[in-house]
Amino acid sequence: MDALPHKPQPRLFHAILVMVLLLCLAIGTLSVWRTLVQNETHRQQELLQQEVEGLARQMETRFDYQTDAIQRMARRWSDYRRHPPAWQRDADALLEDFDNIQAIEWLDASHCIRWIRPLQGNEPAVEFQYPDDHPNLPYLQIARESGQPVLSNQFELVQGGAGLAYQIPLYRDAGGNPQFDGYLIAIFRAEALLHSLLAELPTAHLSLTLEDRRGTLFQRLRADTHYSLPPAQARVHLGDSDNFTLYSYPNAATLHNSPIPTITLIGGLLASALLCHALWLALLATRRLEALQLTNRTLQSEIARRQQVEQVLQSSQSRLQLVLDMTDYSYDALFILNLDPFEIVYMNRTCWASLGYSAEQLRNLLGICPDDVVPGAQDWLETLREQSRKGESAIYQRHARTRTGKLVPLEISVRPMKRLGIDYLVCVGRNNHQQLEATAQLERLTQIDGLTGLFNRRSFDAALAAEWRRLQRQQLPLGMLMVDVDHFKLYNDTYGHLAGDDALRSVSRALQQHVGREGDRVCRYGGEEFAILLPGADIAQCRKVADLIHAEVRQMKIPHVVEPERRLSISIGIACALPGCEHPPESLVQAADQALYEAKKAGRNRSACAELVS
Ligand SMILES: Nc1nc2c(ncn2[C@@H]2O[C@H](COP(=O)(O)OP(=O)(O)OP(=O)(O)O)[C@@H](O)[C@H]2O)c(=O)[nH]1
Repeated sequence: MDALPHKPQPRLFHAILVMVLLLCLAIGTLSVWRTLVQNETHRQQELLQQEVEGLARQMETRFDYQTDAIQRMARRWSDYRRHPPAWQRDADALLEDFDNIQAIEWLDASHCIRWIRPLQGNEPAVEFQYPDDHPNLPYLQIARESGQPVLSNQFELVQGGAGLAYQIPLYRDAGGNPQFDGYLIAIFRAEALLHSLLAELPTAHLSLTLEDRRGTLFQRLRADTHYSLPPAQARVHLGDSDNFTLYSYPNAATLHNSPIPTITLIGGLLASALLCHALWLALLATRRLEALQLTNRTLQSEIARRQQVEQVLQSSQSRLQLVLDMTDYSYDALFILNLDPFEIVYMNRTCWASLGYSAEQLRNLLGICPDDVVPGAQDWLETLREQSRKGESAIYQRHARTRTGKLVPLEISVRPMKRLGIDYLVCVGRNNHQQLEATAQLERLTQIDGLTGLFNRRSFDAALAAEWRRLQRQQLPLGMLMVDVDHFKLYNDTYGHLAGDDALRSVSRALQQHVGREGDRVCRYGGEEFAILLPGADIAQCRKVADLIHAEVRQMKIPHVVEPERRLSISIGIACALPGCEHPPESLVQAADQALYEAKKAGRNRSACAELVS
């Protein structure tokens, strides 16, 4: 598996970047500082060089001034030869002016010192004969051959110490021809010469050495001399000799430490540090800005997403509100229950308006005493909890009490529903008063005979079975009368079928006149036959009722062609039984039917009793 590409940490990367920049700036600043220092040193060396060269020129000028005086004496040599005291006077005067001259002497052509001034201090040189290896001999040779003054290198004086000899060839006038007559030599003490040359010149700040080919003539070095730096040097032409070199070594006085490089260095380093710090802050600010922008973008997208969700939510809410508003127009009472704990989550307008309450009133009432609104509500709620546990739908027939106290029948359809882990019951209640009425009416119609308005045969059968069971439990008798209109076929045939119907309705009314106790039931058994159930009536009571019915029919005086009374009459079969398991209910009917048969057989318009069913 390939390694994921490494993305450098921005903070570390920026830190390295800033450090590299800081390093580069520091190096650049140091480079500039070094260049400035070098330039400054170079400039100071140039200044030192100019100063040394100026000094060399001044030395040359001063030396020339002194040697000019000596040369003037040389030009008067012939006079001096004739009058030596003049030489002595002039020499002493010159020596008085130039105290750096050790001696002025005449060296004859055989290289013997003949005259010398002053004598004091130069005693060893009086009558001194130059040896053949004297170092000045080559210079003397050059001076003689060139006829020009020559300055020697330094040499060891017989008087002691080092000296320089300024040697001028002398010529004596001999009858118009100049004749070589030795040398006029001015012996300079090297150190005194340099001191006199440098006197009154601003050289105290300089570290100086003057050298010729034989070594150092003069040296004055300050303690703060920088020997590591190359010295400024200048050739010093003393007379015609260019053997002298003046060196000036840099020292603290000549190396003026300019503050500019240091200021530049410190300023540059500070500026670099500040620049890098500012860059670092800018990078941090950029990173923070990027982070802020990222956060902002995230927030924007989150806001957009939430707005979308909100729009969807609003749309859903408006749709939900539409649905809820629609439910307010429903004739059905819609409500949603949460049973644990009991709470009416929602109910539409029909719920409270149909009962005459406001929504708040109904909620409060249901919260305080639900049984006042829905009788038996507590028990019903237990039933609903059980239903909810099973997750089954069900339809209940309940009643709700209106504000005026009227009970309203409700058919309530209940369906469990689970949302977000919570069990709800969605209920739709409908006032089914009319439906119940219609059903009851239908039920009645199925039990009522259409012609007479009495219960029909089907109703009779049901009532017989029910009363049989009830009276069996109560151990009470059940009486029955089977009534049949006499010669009704003849009646129809005589008066018409419609008149027959009227007659049947009249007989029905007569039957009902005397059968009014609770549980008594008068039924049209079929055609012109009627059956009367008399729960709790014994045979005597049945007979009494039968007699009353006979009297009522007779009193109606419905005309009939049958002799002898020429009125419509009825026959009644009476039976009575104590219901028990050994006989079915039909046995009572059979007994009554048998009794009726007996009454017909006996001549009609009478009653007959069947044997009691044991
Ligand atoms: N008008 C009318 N006649 C009916 C109705 N139901 C049955 N009948 C008639 O009732 C008559 C019954 O006659 P039968 O069974 O022979 O008996 P009866 O003529 O009454 O003679 P007995 O019972 O022996 O006295 C028939 O002619 C039927 O048509 C009815 O609803 N309306």
